Amino acid sequence: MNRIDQTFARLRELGETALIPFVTVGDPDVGSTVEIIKQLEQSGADLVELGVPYSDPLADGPVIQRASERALKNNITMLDCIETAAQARQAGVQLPFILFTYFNPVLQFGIERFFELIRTKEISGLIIPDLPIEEDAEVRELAEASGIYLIPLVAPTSKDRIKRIASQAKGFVYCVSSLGVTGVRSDFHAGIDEFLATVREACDVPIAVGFGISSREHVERFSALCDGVVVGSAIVRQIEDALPLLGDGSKRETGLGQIGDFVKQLKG
Ligand SMILES: O=P(O)(O)OC[C@@H](O)[C@@H](O)c1c[nH]c2ccccc12
Repeated sequence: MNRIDQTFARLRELGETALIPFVTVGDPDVGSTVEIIKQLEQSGADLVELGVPYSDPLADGPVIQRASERALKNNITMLDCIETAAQARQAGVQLPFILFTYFNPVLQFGIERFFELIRTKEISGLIIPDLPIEEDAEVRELAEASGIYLIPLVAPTSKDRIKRIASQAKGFVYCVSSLGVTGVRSDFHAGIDEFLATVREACDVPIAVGFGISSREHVERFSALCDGVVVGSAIVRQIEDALPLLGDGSKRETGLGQIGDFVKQLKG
């Protein structure tokens, strides 16, 4: 059974909502990312999205764009990102790893070669936000053959595509809470509750909501409607604020602790 299924089944038993952080791999470096993933797990994260930095992150707001720039400055490669999952598992992290990448880096790496690699490196799920269901046949086939869940995104504008997307979904469906790019926001799409209810209705798999979630109140608000919440920018911002500490050996634990405290209060 895929770790993603196991995790959602366990949380359903406990009546808990999955907390799914997103972090950019290599921000500020691979070693720090492994430490941060360990801290996320210790602080209550249930799954983790490992973002492959990309030079043209069209759906990302400024916080994640800056994280990508920092990681790319360190020449982080797709290989590094995939190895990070294996290193975190070797370090004892049990979380399901969801590799998050735009499609271009996969194309550049070579689709076949990409799946040959990730199938052996502890990756349980894959999110490619700019690969619509209408064009994902080859990737979907390779993912299924690799036992890796291709997790689709649906947005409030997805309307009549929701049923089709939901019917093929594995792992969970990622519901984008608002139009526009990632980033902390105080309000969500006007019809968000109806949208989530529609997706819930169409899905046999769990649903998680992301975009703009940054507080315990947000998590509670969506816990009634979803099985999981994704938090990216707010956590990446904590990493950004902790960079000076993460870069100073004697203060590294303090920096990791700061990130952990933020995540703990989200989990509640
Ligand atoms: O950053 P936010 O607003 O918390 O949203 C999650 C988001 O970061 C993460 O899931 C993500 C990062 N880049 C993306 C691009 C498209 C969709 C989703 C994403």
